[in-house]
Amino acid sequence: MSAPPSPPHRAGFACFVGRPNAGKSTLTNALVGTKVAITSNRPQTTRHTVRGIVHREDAQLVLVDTPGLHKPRTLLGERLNDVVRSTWAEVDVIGFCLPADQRTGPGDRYIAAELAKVKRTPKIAVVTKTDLVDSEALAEQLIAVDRLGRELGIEWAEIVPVSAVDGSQVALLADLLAPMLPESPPLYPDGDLTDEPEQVMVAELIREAALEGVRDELPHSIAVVVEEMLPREGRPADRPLLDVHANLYIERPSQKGIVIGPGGKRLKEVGSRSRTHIEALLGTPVFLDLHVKVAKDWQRDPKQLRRLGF
Ligand SMILES: Nc1nc2c(ncn2[C@@H]2O[C@H](COP(=O)(O)OP(=O)(O)OP(=O)(O)O)[C@@H](O)[C@H]2O)c(=O)[nH]1
Repeated sequence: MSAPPSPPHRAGFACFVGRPNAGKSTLTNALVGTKVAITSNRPQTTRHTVRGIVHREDAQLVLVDTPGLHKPRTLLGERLNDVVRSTWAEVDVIGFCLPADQRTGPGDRYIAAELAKVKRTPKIAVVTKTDLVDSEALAEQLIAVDRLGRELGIEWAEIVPVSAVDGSQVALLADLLAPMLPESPPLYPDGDLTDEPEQVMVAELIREAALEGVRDELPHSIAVVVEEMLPREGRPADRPLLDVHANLYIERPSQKGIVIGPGGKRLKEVGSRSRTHIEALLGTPVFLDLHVKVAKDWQRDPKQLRRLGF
């Protein structure tokens, strides 16, 4: 008797959505595990940052990032929402993350209502942080999520409780996502890294550090462009140093104070925090040269937006 044919290889894209703090990043890291193949991508159709790639025998799951969905007030706000919607239409499956330890609220409902408009893409509801609640509270949350789907006309392909912290059901989630991808050979080589995407990742790490604690004051008013990344010349082979030059753009001179802080204290912290992350990402010591520049009304100017990658 011959061996049964092995199932076809599958590969495709998924994104996690959910309100801030829903646990999307932590879940992504838990799924990707130690095999972090950070790359950003401009292949195929997507302009979206690749957060991580799950390489399996039977499937390759590419987790892409979307900016948060916001009530648009500026051109950038609109563009970002367009990016979100086009991502949702392009990916093979969407995971809607809702924390187990918080009641579903208006923030979840707003995202869910937008999700409901994207008919074709299958949606999985992921109830995150299950380690924080007892089984009774978890059961209630699962029922609430099911109800939310019904009310808004979303048919959840699955409702999966997970904990990224204790790892419970993370493998199950991957098992559920894999068969939802189309038949395809792997889209990325295992562990691929290229230059340009590294710069995008580095810019994103700086932006995240710069936004920390001032997200409310500067919701979308920060953009980061990495101008150059070069190995420092004349260093001994065992003590390399990478010079990273980046500009942090803000919209108005008045925002400078917020970003830089008294006596430059905050900018220093942003620099050292993002440097730690960049070093972890690239595996090399880094010298980070960070400048704050005002790109006047860049959110409203299509030319500037393009330059900044939107
Ligand atoms: N106990 C517990 N905490 C978790 C779990 N997943 C995430 N967290 C915590 O919840 C907080 C938010 O998690 P993130 O993964 O950053 O959430 P996010 O949805 O990516 O947040 P944004 O980037 O703001 O959109 C962090 O403090 C995490 O440590 C989990 O499974 N269990």
